[in-house]
Amino acid sequence: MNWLIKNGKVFENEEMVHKDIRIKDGWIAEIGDQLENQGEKEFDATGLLVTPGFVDLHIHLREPGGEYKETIESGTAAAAKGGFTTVASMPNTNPVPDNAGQMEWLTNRIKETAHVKVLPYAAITEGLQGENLVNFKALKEAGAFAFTDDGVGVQTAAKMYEAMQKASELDMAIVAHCEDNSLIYGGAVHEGEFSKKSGLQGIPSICESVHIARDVLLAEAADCHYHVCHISTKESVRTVRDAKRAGIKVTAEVSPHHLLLSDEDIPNADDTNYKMNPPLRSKDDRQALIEGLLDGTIDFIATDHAPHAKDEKARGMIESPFGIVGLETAFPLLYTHFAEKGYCTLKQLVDWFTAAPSKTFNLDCGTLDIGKPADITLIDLKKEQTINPNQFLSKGKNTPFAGWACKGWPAATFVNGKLKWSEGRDDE
Ligand SMILES: NC(=O)N[C@@H](CC(=O)O)C(=O)O
Ligand SMILES: [Zn+2]
Ligand SMILES: [Zn+2]
Repeated sequence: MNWLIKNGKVFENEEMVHKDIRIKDGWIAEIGDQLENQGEKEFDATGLLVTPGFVDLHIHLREPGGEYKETIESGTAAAAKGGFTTVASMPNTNPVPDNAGQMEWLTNRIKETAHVKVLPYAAITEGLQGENLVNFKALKEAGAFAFTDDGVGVQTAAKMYEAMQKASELDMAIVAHCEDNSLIYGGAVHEGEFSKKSGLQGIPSICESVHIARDVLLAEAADCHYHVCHISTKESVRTVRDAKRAGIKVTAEVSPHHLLLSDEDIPNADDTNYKMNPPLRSKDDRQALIEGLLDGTIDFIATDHAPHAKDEKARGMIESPFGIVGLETAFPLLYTHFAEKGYCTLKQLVDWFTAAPSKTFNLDCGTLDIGKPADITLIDLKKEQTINPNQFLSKGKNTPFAGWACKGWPAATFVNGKLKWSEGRDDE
């Protein structure tokens, strides 16, 4: 079916103008004023903002092995509802996509069950164990998007260096969860105000930043695109900024919760919806992340959507797993509690969800242009609604943002010209 999206507002440079968009055979065929219907089904976008489909390059889909937490089907339904048309799935599944056979299984499963485009990450080391490097070439050929051991840091410099050299030869990126195991100290929260107050063991900032400092030097030596996952500390931001200035090919992402919360927002030592890795850091760290995003040190926003089952998150701050969900709340939260509060413009926010991740990884998405795949998100900037985890399509309900009032809810999501989700049709 071909669509004509009528009368939505699109960004033309810095300005918002009314345009119609004609979708033909899955592609954007025309963008113009009052386009004539040529037999398409019309979508009335009056009052809605029309943007490129959102891109989230850091999510956990849990399949295979963790289907009780999330599946490719449920996670991508949540993605579509959140306005995302392209997501990248992390490899901390069971089994891990660390060989071509497993990657082929994964790409097939994605083809069969995903509601949006999924770019699968392959592991850097077998079983994410940090010992034996994967076959980079075979995994690239089997469909890997990039390489990461997300969930754990690559502990030794030598392994990371070798991985970067191999990835660089193939023109692929190394995407890093930066965490030095010798500096975790069994912590559950950031080492700072809240750890002092609660008596909980803290994870110091250096646990993350020393890995980044090590890795930017390795990336320079290996001439590799090195991407930092979920950056969280001021020292990390400074290190990435300095490395960029030195011409090193380093990029970074930040997650919505690190932009919106600090450890002082944790209500009590039992609320595990505030437990994630990296942990919520200090107010100063949060401020540094905001500055880093605004000055281009941090390239884009990624949710680190990490669903866990209710009983797992009921095990208390020390025993419960790290992670919170993010796909269905990221844009409304940041529109309402970040852009509208004056930290950035709407245009900047949309770019960090679309063109910026696309540009960082050379993807064929993230812009509304004639001849591009019709991956399009429609947003209702005025509609106000309170976050209610029971309404999530994700199996994960673990969010610290329940009850937050937000505007800017996605109203419809098109992937390759097909309507994958629209308001009032959750079961599409
Ligand atoms: N971020 C998290 O707190 N958890 C992630 C792992 C990760 O992203 O490192 C998970 O897989 O649950
Ligand atoms: Zn991680
Ligand atoms: Zn992650």
